[in-house]
Amino acid sequence: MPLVAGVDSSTQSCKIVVRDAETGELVRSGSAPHPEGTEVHPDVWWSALQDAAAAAGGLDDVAALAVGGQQHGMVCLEESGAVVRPALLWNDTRSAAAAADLVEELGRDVWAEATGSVPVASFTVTKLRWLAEHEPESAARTAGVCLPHDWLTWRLSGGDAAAGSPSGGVTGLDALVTDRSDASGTGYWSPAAGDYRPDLLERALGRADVVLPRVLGPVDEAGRTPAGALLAPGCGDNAGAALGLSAAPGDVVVSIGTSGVVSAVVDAPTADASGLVAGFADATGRYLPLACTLNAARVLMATARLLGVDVEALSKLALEAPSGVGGLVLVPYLEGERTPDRPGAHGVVHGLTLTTAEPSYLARAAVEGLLCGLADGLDALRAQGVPVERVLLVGGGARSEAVRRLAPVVLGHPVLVPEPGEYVADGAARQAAWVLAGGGAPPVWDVAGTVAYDAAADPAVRARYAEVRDLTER
Ligand SMILES: Nc1ncnc2c1ncn2[C@@H]1O[C@H](COP(=O)(O)OP(=O)(O)O)[C@@H](O)[C@H]1O
Ligand SMILES: O=C(CO)[C@@H](O)[C@H](O)COP(=O)(O)O
Repeated sequence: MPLVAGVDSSTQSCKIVVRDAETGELVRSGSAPHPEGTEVHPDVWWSALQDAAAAAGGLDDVAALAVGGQQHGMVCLEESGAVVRPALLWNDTRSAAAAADLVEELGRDVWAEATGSVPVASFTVTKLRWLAEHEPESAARTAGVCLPHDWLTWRLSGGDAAAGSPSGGVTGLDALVTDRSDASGTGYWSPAAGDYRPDLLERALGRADVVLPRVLGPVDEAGRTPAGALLAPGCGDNAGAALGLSAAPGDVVVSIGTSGVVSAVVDAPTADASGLVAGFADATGRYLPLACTLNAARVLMATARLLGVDVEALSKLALEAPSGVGGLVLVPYLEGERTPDRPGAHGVVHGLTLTTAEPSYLARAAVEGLLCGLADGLDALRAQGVPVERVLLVGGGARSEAVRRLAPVVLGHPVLVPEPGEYVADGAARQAAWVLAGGGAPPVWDVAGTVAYDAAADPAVRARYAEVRDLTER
């Protein structure tokens, strides 16, 4: 029984699972934190990966591994492989004006047609435009551009970012690889055509003569580690979660991590010119339309902090207040917002009265506000023709009982909550097992202990939220 490992290098931490390649049984796991901030040097991800691997008992005995990671982050590399500047993450909104310019220049329809998505500040293409405009010297030194999971896969294959180190030449920039799912979040790769769009790269950066990672198919080999383990292509974290959950058409995955994501695996590419749904690719050769908010689990953390409690107590408080919270609404745009595209927005609490000025009311307003943003995402997916049969709730925020119990009320659909786990890392491990075994489909692994939550929908919650949401600035 060979072992495989899956890595989730996410916004807040690096998580690793080691599983039996055939049965999927969890053998060991470990994690290590990432620092706060929306600008992070990739070396930090590398050392967190080492720490997480050590916490998981090491990776020496795994036959194959794959890296799933936070999407979109701009990693610029010099010719030598050295990192040009700290990476700008998906939740860094400094490129909002660049995004608006790029959309203005070509039009929403052209972007949607070309890449499946209308770029917002999260997308790599807008970060490259920002770099060209604000740090031309860094832009000029950039010889290659990749994403967080690409960079970690490259490091695992012996790619050495320490310029001038004796091992620096083991694998150069031309050894960079990525996969369809993460390439589809760059803004310069077409999921429908399966090709890069150098014209869009050039439009953003001012030149197209940079090395981009080779885009691998779902079961292509990405190389080997120096210890001999097979490397699978890896994937963006949302495609990883879909694979870890064995999501099939009809399943919608709602993930409440740092980001709030509503996504689904479908057979044909989407192109939503409204920009609400990003038309990404998945990790199995299909597609992954996705609506993503900047504000999710940390809204609960921030509200708990305001109330001087922890997230468990916040959950208990939220369940003490009535549905709709007497008109108290919390619009959770604490980091600006991406869906809807309001990068300059702030969070808003609206509807304070002597009755609603209660800790339990604020707690429930936070949970309802977070879920209303996701319900808007679910509607946007439906509008793209995505079938909604099962809704699966995952991510750190899905550990909250209040989130689980209020989700059906706000989403207007029952939810299934799989046993708390690391589904992105599981998806990466499953991909590694697939590449190891070969064949037309990933190995069948069970998803353990799913619990169903159902409750009557309360459409008034969303109606009141929509009134206040539309008072927020862009
Ligand atoms: N019981 C809980 N209730 C609410 N939030 C929780 C709970 N447990 C963990 N979280 C939150 O989940 C988040 C981490 O979720 P995760 O899916 O690992 O995020 P990411 O993948 O973006 O790093 C943290 O913000 C943490 O506070
Ligand atoms: O930007 C997106 C998807 O488009 C985010 O989903 C990031 O991929 C970060 O994910 P988490 O760290 O929240 O899992």
